[in-house]
Amino acid sequence: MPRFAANLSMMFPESPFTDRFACAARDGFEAVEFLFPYEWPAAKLADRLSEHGLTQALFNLPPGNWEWGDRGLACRPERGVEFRESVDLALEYARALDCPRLHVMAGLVADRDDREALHTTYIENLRLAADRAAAQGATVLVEPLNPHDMPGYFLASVPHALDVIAEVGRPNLKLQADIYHMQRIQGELASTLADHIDVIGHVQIADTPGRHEPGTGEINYPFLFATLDQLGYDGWVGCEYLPSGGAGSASGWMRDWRRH
Ligand SMILES: O=C(O)C(=O)[C@H](O)CO
Ligand SMILES: [Mg+2]
Repeated sequence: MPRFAANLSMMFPESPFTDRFACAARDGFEAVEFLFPYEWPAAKLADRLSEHGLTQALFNLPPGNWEWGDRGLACRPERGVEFRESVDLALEYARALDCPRLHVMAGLVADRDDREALHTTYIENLRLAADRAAAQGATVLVEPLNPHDMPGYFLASVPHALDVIAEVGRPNLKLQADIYHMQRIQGELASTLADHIDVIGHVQIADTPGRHEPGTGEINYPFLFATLDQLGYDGWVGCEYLPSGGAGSASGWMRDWRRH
């Protein structure tokens, strides 16, 4: 049975962020993940983890200026200094939270951009991030995001992510397999998990349409959880969804599913 981590950026929206650790523990989660921890002191978040006996499974590098439209920096040639600073800051938080996984967001591409230059920058930046992360035993992840939710995102398909991982050539660079995005990009869920289980370093889930909890849409999650078990996946499965309604909908499906 997969081990689930609560994504505190999306789950428990009725509670302030730093109270969501308690919500996750109350609902039976042993781990949490979130997008960006940087507006809170790392020590405060580390206290929340230990107070509730939780493991930090994953978080993201700083994405640049989200309000101004940045969605990551890694492919942007003109943002090199900021990217390197973002790696160091994320690694500092990772040490404080004892977190071994960091998602590096690629960034957006515009029509006028020189794609070749973005590609070269992306590869160099991922090598740098992976090498700095390796020094503290951490893994760096790349995640294809679907073009409906994230138009213009540089890394928009699983084959592109696999090519990048191969070209970067670092053992601690892995695929973040977000099943919700994979469904909206391409489908072929079980076969993609099976074909690439060796490079999958983290899994995330949500159903579609709506990006809500499993059981609310078209994805057969019981089948995919059994597939992950059969493949021997023993990492975390991040619950990165917006509960469809009310506090109970955040994790009620998980309790029901565990009873069977
Ligand atoms: O959107 C997602 O699925 C993610 O996991 C990213 O970390 C944030 O865009
Ligand atoms: Mg995701």
